[in-house]
Amino acid sequence: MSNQKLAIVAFGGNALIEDDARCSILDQSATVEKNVTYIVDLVEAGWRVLLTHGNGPQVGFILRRSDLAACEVAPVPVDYAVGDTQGAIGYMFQRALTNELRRRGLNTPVVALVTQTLVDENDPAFDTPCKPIGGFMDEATAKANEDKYGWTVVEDSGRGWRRAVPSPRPKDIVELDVIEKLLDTGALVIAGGGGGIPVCETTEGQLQGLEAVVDKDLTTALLASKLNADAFIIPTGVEKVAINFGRPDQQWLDTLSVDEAARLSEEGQFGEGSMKPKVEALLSYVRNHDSAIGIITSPQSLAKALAGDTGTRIVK
Ligand SMILES: NC(=O)OP(=O)(O)O
Repeated sequence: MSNQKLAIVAFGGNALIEDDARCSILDQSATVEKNVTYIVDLVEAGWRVLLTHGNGPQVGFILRRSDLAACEVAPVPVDYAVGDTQGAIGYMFQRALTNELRRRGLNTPVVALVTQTLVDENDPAFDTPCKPIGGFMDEATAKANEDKYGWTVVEDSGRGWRRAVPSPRPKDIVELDVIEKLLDTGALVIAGGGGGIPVCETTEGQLQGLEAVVDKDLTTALLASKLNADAFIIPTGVEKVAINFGRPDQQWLDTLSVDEAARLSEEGQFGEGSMKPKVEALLSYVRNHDSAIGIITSPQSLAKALAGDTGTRIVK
């Protein structure tokens, strides 16, 4: 077991799309290339790094292509679409990280691992699709697609309408031991992408894929707990979390105890579907780990935030 500290960084799928009008795979890859420098800063600062990533927009794009091509080719099941995003987004990060490490004369190996997440096939989430995926639509288009394709559509945090799919809670990570061993070899590991491919275990002990998308922040919290990570960081669009966001009395937050963060979350200080799930994911991890820290900050500030110089920290 390495004595280097372990940081888990969770990049959102939306963070790969800087501009809705420029969301091609190459545009997303260019965004990844801009961001990997901040992850390599952590490696240079002596951290072991496990990177997870979202896939909400990307899995929706794959399913949309599948819908459009349905008259010619068989549709893509959702669990396979999640696997596709782990490969494509994993490749973007793997190549860009390797290039940045080489530029800095570092020989850290980078590996992207197809990861399965164990869920309960009877999770009530399968009855109520709520995980937004794909691009944003106006309400009329969303409702028309609901009728035409049998989608469930939801309004997503005041940003527009999106297709929604079931999102069961993660219970375990099938490849956990492999992830741990890879980290111990000194590799920078990309795993748990898109929350992991949801699978359940049959009574015969076989794994079976399920058509759903797991929340990547919940999966990352589970990974952080299972691996006893020292830090769980969620990069986002702001350097720090604020209360009274966007109002004259807005106040940026530096350090919050678990109790303070839980109270502010309950008071509705953090946006549903945006800051609240991030805070809740960090809370679920920090609450049970005495010396662990949870951090929300901008990608540019990852290393500074881990050094304690910026970002919002949640501590026990
Ligand atoms: N799977 C998942 O939670 O992806 P996003 O973070 O991109 O929504």
